[in-house]
Amino acid sequence: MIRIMGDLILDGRVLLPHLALDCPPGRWTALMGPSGVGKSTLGRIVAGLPVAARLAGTVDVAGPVTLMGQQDQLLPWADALANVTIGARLRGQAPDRARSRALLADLGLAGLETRRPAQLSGGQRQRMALARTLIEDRPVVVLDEPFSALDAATRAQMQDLAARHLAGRTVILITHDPLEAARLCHAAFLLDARGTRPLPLPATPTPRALDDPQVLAAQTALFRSLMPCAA
Ligand SMILES: Nc1ncnc2c1ncn2[C@@H]1O[C@H](COP(=O)(O)OP(=O)(O)OP(=O)(O)O)[C@@H](O)[C@H]1O
Repeated sequence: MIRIMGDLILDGRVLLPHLALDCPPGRWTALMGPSGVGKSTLGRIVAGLPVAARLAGTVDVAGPVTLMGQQDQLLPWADALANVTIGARLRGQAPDRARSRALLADLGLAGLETRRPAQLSGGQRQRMALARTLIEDRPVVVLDEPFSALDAATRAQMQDLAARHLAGRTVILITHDPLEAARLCHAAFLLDARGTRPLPLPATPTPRALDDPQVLAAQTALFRSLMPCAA
């Protein structure tokens, strides 16, 4: 469970008023809204990372968190195996190379374990970053626009991989993509200067098919809600 209550304040100005976000355990919740409104900031607060803003309120998170961002933040001088196991090595623990290899293979990167990030495509780097997120095996995961830089086909493939590997985790997905939210999430919130508003999503199991009529209808409804003139 993740619960965020209060006002998000930056430089004395309220960015997000009256936050009332409940993200149920084992479910995926999308955070959507205009650029600069504070979505990534909230994600970082949930992950316990430093932010420029201040939350005048409370954040409750049940369990350790890992965050995957838009930039892959891979170490350029380290190979795939070393990048995936960086968390353990930073904590002074022995890296689980077998699990790392298995994850890389499951994400379609078998044979590329000794490649450095510059020797991989954008989609392969994001899969490497996903493997680094998954090996942490945390019950709570923040995905901050993790697939937004990818082409449409690779993005859909990454969505399926993430959904399969993170099924049953408590996930916050920060996204600008209505189709992504409609495919992957159980609940969605629109965050803007007026506050927090729930957005409708299908009640069917996830990940939902790209051509599922309910997904396409939800995509359109979400898109309309995100338009600046939406009521
Ligand atoms: N390190 C920082 N120092 C000062 N202000 C910052 C810093 N990082 C972000 N901000 C400001 O905080 C506000 C919220 O930023 P945040 O990245 O959370 O927005 P966002 O909703 O995720 O935007 P986007 O959808 O464009 O990624 C913005 O006004 C941004 O300019």
